[in-house]
Amino acid sequence: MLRTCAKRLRTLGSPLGQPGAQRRSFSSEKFIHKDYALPNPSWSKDLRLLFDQFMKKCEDGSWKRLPSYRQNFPEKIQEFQTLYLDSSLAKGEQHAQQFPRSLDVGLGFEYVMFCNDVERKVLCFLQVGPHLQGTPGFVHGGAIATMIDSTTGMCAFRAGGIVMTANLNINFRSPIPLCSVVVVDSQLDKVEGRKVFVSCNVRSVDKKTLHSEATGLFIKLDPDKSLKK
Ligand SMILES: CCCCC/C=C\C/C=C\C/C=C\C/C=C\CCCC(=O)SCCNC(=O)CCNC(=O)[C@H](O)C(C)(C)COP(=O)(O)OP(=O)(O)OC[C@H]1O[C@@H](n2cnc3c(N)ncnc32)[C@H](O)[C@@H]1OP(=O)(O)O
Repeated sequence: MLRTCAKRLRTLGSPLGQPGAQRRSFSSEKFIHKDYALPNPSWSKDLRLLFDQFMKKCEDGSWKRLPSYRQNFPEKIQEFQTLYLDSSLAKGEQHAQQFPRSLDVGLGFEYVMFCNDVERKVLCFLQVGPHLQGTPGFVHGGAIATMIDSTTGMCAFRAGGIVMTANLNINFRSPIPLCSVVVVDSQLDKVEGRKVFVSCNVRSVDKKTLHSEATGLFIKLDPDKSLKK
């Protein structure tokens, strides 16, 4: 698995695959607002197959592919700041990036999310790159938690708007091999006032292996209470 992964990374033909290509274009708008939830040469056959399968499901409108950017659009940040922050953004934060998208292409998290708002589900197809190692050969628990947080967070966001994670409870059942593809499957359980409850499991593509199970509690932010910086 690791050898296949290394080979794929070595043979990346696109400009994104060339070392330094991302750094060079860091400040360009095109780079910042590129949609990363689309296939790139680092994607394995498994990830491509899942992507193609769900793009077909999008044709009747039941499922939607969620685009994904490294940085929030400035107007979104402005809106968030106006509603929830009591101090202005510090200079450095204008270059802030979404953590799961901040690693070089193919080395960290390669993923695409699809949502079904009727079924209140968000699925994330995730390929875990070689820079996410914990125990040798396997994925770091913090990396798994990151994607569980992001997927359940998206599920809560679609139901409740702007939310923050208040509690995340994860059981790690079996280790995830580095460079493999897994499915993070999240489901909205209930909404009680400002509390949004989501559950989630992480399985292998053939569904035979349960890697992790989790529950999350998300709280809808209250515009009357600013987040302190
Ligand atoms: C920047 C631009 C943004 C633009 C956004 C645009 C689009 C967004 C797009 C997509 C989003 C999609 C995906 C999300 C992606 C990633 C997800 C990552 C999310 C995170 O990674 S986020 C970081 C970690 N997260 C924190 O850093 C939170 C720290 N925390 C706090 O900031 C506060 O804690 C807060 C705000 C959570 C609540 O504070 P608060 O003052 O508003 O509310 P309060 O405390 O009154 O709680 C209300 C009721 O919830 C109960 N409650 C609260 N906490 C509980 C707990 N832990 N367990 C059990 N019950 C709890 C209370 O008991 C009460 O219950 P009751 O009403 O029944 O008494």
